[in-house]
Amino acid sequence: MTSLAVSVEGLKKAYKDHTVLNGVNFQVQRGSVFALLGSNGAGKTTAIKILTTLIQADEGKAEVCGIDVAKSPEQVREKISLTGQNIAVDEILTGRENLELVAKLRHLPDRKAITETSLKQFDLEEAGGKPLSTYSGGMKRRLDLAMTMLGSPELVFLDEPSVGLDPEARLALWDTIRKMAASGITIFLTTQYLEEAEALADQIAILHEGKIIVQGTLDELKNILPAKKNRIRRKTTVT
Ligand SMILES: Nc1ncnc2c1ncn2[C@@H]1O[C@H](COP(=O)(O)OP(=O)(O)OP(=O)(O)O)[C@@H](O)[C@H]1O
Repeated sequence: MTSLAVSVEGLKKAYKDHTVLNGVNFQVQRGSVFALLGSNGAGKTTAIKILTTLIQADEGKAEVCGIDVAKSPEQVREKISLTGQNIAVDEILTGRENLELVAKLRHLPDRKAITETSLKQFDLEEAGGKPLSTYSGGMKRRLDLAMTMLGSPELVFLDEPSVGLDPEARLALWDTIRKMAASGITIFLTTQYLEEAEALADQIAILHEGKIIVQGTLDELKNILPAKKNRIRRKTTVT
């Protein structure tokens, strides 16, 4: 088994004549938290869509858990889970019902037991019986993550997980993501905020003008790109 959860080489993607990814290379180690950092429209979601088999790259090679995403998309889908920018929960159902529904769709055994464990893990035990229309944004996002984790994926993609959350809910979400990471799962997240990457990630890659301009730990990034890092920090103050 390869030690890499993701390997990307020479990835290119254009929408008509708009080139978004122009030869992207990076690697993600299994069991790590990886942050793809980039400004609005940098191509983060496009990269995630390719890796999660929702769209195809024009050129280059991408492997997830050692499997080629273009050649064997079904096999890749069995290994991964994705939480998009829009929270994918049903407002009419309760938290518990949402989880049970996802467990059913994924053909998981012992659905009731799995649902209860999940509610507990994501600190939603009390709220589990209430309809989602009564949940805060942070609670909905936690439920979204709980749904993502059902079925024990090897690799979880979180596309800008803290979008739309207030600072307090964002900190709570970071704690939840840290707990997910502590379980040994690989987490691939995208963010516009250096603070978020700094708070969560073992490795950070910066996507800029279609390429990864640098990849490393936060300390490595500070050494390599002090001026650029400061610029990014100013631009990405969390509001
Ligand atoms: N289906 C599409 N057709 C045409 N252009 C697209 C399509 N999807 C994305 N784009 C464009 O490609 C560029 C990259 O978009 P993408 O969503 O990947 O960026 P992002 O880094 O995730 O941005 P954000 O942080 O705003 O979500 C943007 O200019 C966007 O408008």
